[in-house]
Amino acid sequence: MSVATGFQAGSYGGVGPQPQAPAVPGHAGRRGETVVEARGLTRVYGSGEAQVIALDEVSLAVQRGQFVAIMGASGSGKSTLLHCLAGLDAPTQGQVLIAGRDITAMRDQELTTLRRDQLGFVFQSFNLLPTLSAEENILLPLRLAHRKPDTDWYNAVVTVLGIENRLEHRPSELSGGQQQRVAVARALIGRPAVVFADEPTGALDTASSAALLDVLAQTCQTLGQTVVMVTHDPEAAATTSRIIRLADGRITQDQAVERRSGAHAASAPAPGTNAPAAPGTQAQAAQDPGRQVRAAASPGGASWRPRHAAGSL
Ligand SMILES: Nc1ncnc2c1ncn2[C@@H]1O[C@H](COP(=O)(O)OP(=O)(O)OP(=O)(O)O)[C@@H](O)[C@H]1O
Repeated sequence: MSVATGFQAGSYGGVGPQPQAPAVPGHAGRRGETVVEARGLTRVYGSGEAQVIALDEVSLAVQRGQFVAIMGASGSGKSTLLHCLAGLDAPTQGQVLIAGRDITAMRDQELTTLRRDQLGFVFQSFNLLPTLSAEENILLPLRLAHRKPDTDWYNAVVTVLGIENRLEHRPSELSGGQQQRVAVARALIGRPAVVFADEPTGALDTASSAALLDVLAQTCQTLGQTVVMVTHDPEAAATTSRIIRLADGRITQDQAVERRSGAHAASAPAPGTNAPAAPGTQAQAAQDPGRQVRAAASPGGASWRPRHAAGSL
């Protein structure tokens, strides 16, 4: 899919110029296709009296371009679900498919390669290498995979994240919010099928959290990225396009989030999910939460051009 969008970051709080109009040639895949699927996912820890059913036959499907929040009380199974979806933990029963490939049937080496090439990760702790610049941190996964960076994609990512003028800085010279945006850029740089984020705003102040969530939402809307995020924070979840709630290892609610003039409305469940949802609203809201992104092929999109020579790095 070739995307050329006008771009207007609603609550952008970054240092430097506001991101503008990234054009993303050749972004793989179509918006709306299923990129993550869980089928009857069960994860049991321990045995006998110590047995815990952390996940209990969870089924769901996440479509390309969705920004999904996984919520629920402590111990409800959020992290277990994220880890199973991301191939970091093996379910006791059931299947996980990433871009149509069953990762639960993969050998370790194949799974490691898939995680490296198809998945991005963002954690509460930024996990940046202190001796490398922001740019070197962002490009590190590609270097390790012996892949050449795609300059247009690199430019689009750093522009959306608003870190174009911090690329030469080391992590210690960046704010927490900027460091986390570098970590998000690193997660996005390999054009993963999906980014898994575990409490990505947990170490950030309120303003930095809002800015980071805003750019995560923008990456989904303007770059067609898919993000699945565990969060305790209802405000964070409200920035997403879909909220999945867990209780005792089961999905109890799965709602699309529609944002119109600052208001949110719940809607129907996404396809492939074994959960109830509020009736009477529109499923397509999961595809497009209607944030401040102007239509494709706007004059702003056409005028944007690469400014960084990542290919030469
Ligand atoms: N390695 C493990 N061994 C035994 N039990 C575990 C293990 N990991 C998780 N559990 C149990 O599985 C259940 C789900 O845990 P999980 O960490 O997925 O919940 P969570 O919703 O992410 O919680 P929190 O919000 O506190 O991080 C809990 O009862 C937890 O105690």
